[in-house]
Amino acid sequence: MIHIRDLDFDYSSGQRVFRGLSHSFEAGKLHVVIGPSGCGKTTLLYLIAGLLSAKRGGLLLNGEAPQRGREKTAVILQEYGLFPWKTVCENMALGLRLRGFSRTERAFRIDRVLGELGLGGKEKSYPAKLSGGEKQRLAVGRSLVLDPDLMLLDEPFSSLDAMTREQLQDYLLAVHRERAMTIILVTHSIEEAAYLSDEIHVMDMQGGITRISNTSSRAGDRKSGGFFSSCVEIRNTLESITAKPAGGRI
Ligand SMILES: Nc1ncnc2c1ncn2[C@@H]1O[C@H](COP(=O)(O)OP(=O)(O)OP(=O)(O)O)[C@@H](O)[C@H]1O
Repeated sequence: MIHIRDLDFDYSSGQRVFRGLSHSFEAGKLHVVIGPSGCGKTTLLYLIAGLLSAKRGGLLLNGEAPQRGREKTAVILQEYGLFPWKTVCENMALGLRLRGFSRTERAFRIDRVLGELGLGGKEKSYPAKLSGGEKQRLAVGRSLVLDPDLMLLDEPFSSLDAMTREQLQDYLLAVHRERAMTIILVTHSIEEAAYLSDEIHVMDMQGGITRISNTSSRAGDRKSGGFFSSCVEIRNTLESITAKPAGGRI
């Protein structure tokens, strides 16, 4: 469980992002964060990852302050963060090597995840020879081999074509079903939020968050009336928060 209490955050430039933010993310669920450009979605992910620290107030991850480089937190950014001079297999092995896993354990974990993500047969390929979707799967795979309990994804599918994006959304749902893991994904897509989420967190330009429990949409169904109702509910919430004057930011 992630608990945020009365949190203030400004960048050193003086850019104010959060004032008195209190919110929570329940463990084991797939959370989607959506909101207008510049409202603070990426900043929130970085605070949870321990890459930024609050100026005031608290953020607790399973009761502890987030640590930069926490072993069980996987952060996947838009630009993938792959090493171009290493093969698929070597990219996946790197984190395991750093943590001292034996060759046998590395091979076991990598094999499992390659299969899970449909990358079997690509072990010896270099990132430059992979499609955008394969690179993104490799980025996810590199985190999965470490068996994280928290996965943070910043617009992971935004640069992919529609069908590849849908395929990767399905991979992510399968991964979430398979493993006891909390996922927090930032997106600009209403449909992605409705399709993937257990809970949607709509962020406004004052740094406030409105929570929507996604009860009408069944994960994995893009054609149901429930999916359509969820899209409408998210859209209405986004419209109502963008109608508010952005008075909180300086
Ligand atoms: N390193 C930084 N230094 C100063 N200001 C920053 C920095 N990074 C982001 N900001 C500002 O902080 C605010 C929140 O930025 P953030 O990237 O978290 O928004 P976002 O909701 O993720 O935006 P987008 O949807 O466009 O990616 C914005 O006003 C942005 O310009």
